[in-house]
Amino acid sequence: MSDLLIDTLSVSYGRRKVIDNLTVEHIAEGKVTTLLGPNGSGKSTLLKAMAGLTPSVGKVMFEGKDLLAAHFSERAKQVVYLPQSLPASVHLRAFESMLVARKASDNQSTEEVIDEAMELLRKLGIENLGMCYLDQLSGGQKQLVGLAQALIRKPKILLLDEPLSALDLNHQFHVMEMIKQETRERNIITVIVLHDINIALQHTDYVLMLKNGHLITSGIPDQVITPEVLAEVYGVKGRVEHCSQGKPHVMIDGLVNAH
Ligand SMILES: Nc1ncnc2c1ncn2[C@@H]1O[C@H](COP(=O)(O)OP(=O)(O)OP(=O)(O)O)[C@@H](O)[C@H]1O
Repeated sequence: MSDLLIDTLSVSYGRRKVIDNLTVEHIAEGKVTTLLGPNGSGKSTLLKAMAGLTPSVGKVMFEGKDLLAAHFSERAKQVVYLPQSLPASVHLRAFESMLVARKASDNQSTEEVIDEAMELLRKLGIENLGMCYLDQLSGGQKQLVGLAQALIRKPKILLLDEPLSALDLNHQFHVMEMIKQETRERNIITVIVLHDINIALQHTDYVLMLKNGHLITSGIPDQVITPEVLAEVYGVKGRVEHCSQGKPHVMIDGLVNAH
């Protein structure tokens, strides 16, 4: 088993502690773990700290080693972080940008990488975008190419910060199913920041609920996402209903402190 352990991790910006002594005992491989929490609760900061992209105190243990103590180049072979902001609008074709992303991380032959890039574009349903320039793509198309760039690097730990934010309903569903499938097939650790609690309920395996830099609760989505937790973390009056197919769905009726 190569689960991930976050051990007493803290991150501060100046004198302000944004992640406060946070421990997560295991983030499982082959599963999609969602990081949920209100705006400003520290989700992006936590992902960046796990990728070693922002200074932190504490450990992130993987395969018996502290990832944060590893050299940047070693860590970059294992961990890929896809930021919230869309990929830079460089004048490079989407397909070329994938080859560059992959070539930066290993020396596989160009033919093999080309085959893998084609396959990933096909799985994402964007083969038609391969020859398009990044700076001519829409926001959602750029987001899909960003995901293709992340996946082609074959990380053992995939950290995705709001990868659905620019996607339509069809692509949100398709991408979540693909992320789940790739996570299972590659047996990797995927941690994904989401705001849509229903997507977390329906598509992901485990939830970490953050508030003010603290882990409030964690577990299987339909055990963690309860009216009590929704009130405590988001300040909303929520109900968990089950549809005719038995799937849970959150409905929000109002705000806890509404007058
Ligand atoms: N570079 C920075 N310098 C100073 N403060 C920062 C910086 N980045 C984030 N913060 C602050 O840290 C806190 C956590 O921010 P973070 O982006 O991690 O939250 P988040 O949970 O991802 O929020 P959102 O859901 O709105 O994206 C916020 O109060 C934010 O203002």
